[in-house]
Amino acid sequence: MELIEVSEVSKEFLVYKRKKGFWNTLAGLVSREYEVKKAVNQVSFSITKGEMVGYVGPNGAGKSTTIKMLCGILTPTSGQVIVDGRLPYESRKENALRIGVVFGQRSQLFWDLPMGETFELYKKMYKIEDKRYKENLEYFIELLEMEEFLNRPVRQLSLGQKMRANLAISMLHDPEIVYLDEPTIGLDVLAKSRIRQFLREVNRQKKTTVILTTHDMDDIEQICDRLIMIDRGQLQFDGKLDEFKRTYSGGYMLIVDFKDESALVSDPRLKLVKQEGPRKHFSFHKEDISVAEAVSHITGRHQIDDLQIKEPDIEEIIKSMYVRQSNHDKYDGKNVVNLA
Ligand SMILES: Nc1ncnc2c1ncn2[C@@H]1O[C@H](COP(=O)(O)OP(=O)(O)OP(=O)(O)O)[C@@H](O)[C@H]1O
Repeated sequence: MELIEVSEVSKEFLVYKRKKGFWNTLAGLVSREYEVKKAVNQVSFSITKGEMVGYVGPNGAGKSTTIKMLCGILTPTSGQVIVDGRLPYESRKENALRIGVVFGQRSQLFWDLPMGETFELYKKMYKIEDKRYKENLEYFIELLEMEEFLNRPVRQLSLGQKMRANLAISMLHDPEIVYLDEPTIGLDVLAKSRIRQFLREVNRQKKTTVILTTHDMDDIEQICDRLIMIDRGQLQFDGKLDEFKRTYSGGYMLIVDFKDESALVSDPRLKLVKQEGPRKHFSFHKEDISVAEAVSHITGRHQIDDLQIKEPDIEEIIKSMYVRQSNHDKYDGKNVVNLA
């Protein structure tokens, strides 16, 4: 059985319709008009135990609303969400004991308490038995390198240290699923890499299911095997990361600095997409021509100064999809958010 099943789920909010102008504002104080905002629209997907899934989409796409329904904070307007055999919004307490949640912008820490005492507090809250608590704490302290700041009050910790502590707290009770919202936001490269490594390791050791919403595509590339993309409340893609790249990318990029600026490459599998003096950019698909063949085609026929290969970049693909969508919206004259 799937661990998470989301079937044709929609979530609508009633929002107050603001009108421009003084008299309209005044009239609004007496009788308010509302409109329906569809934050999530007929979304279906299922997730198996142990999967690491990136849940992405532009601002306002409906990611947080979906996660809140999975956590049981919100009830769907229609459709059904089943997490570990339960309706999360009907059994919030049981669900809470089986999940861990980290919001990059919000902390679960107490400002004046040292980290060590904060862990103790969560042990009591989650009623974690001594043995498991000790084992998990030792494991997380080592994996997240928290020893040096364990006795310092939270207000003295850096953003990266606080995020590591938040992650440890969310996993102290061995949750089946962790929901992470922007877990690496604002962190430096080293701190990001530590957190990504930690998540991969815990997933490997404990088979924890990870659902990650992020705008950082390196998070997705380095943590997730699967990508679910949502836009304006609707599912746009659900599949393996490789498949996503294959389907949407313009392929690999071969960037060559020719000695002779007028050099001509005749192979139709190498498509010239950009030229800057002696530097030419060719796109190609690995299915048509292998990287080795593409390189030897160039080097066997031309004198070159330099050559670089760029793999399909998920960030570029997603960025161009967002831009395409928003241009389409402008063209259609539609609002970015679907209104019922
Ligand atoms: N409680 C609410 N009342 C009214 N509208 C809401 C509410 N919560 C969310 N929305 C609207 O629903 C849409 C989806 O919001 P949601 O927070 O799920 O997006 P998101 O994908 O998480 O965006 P972001 O990346 O900016 O966090 C947005 O248009 C938002 O304004």
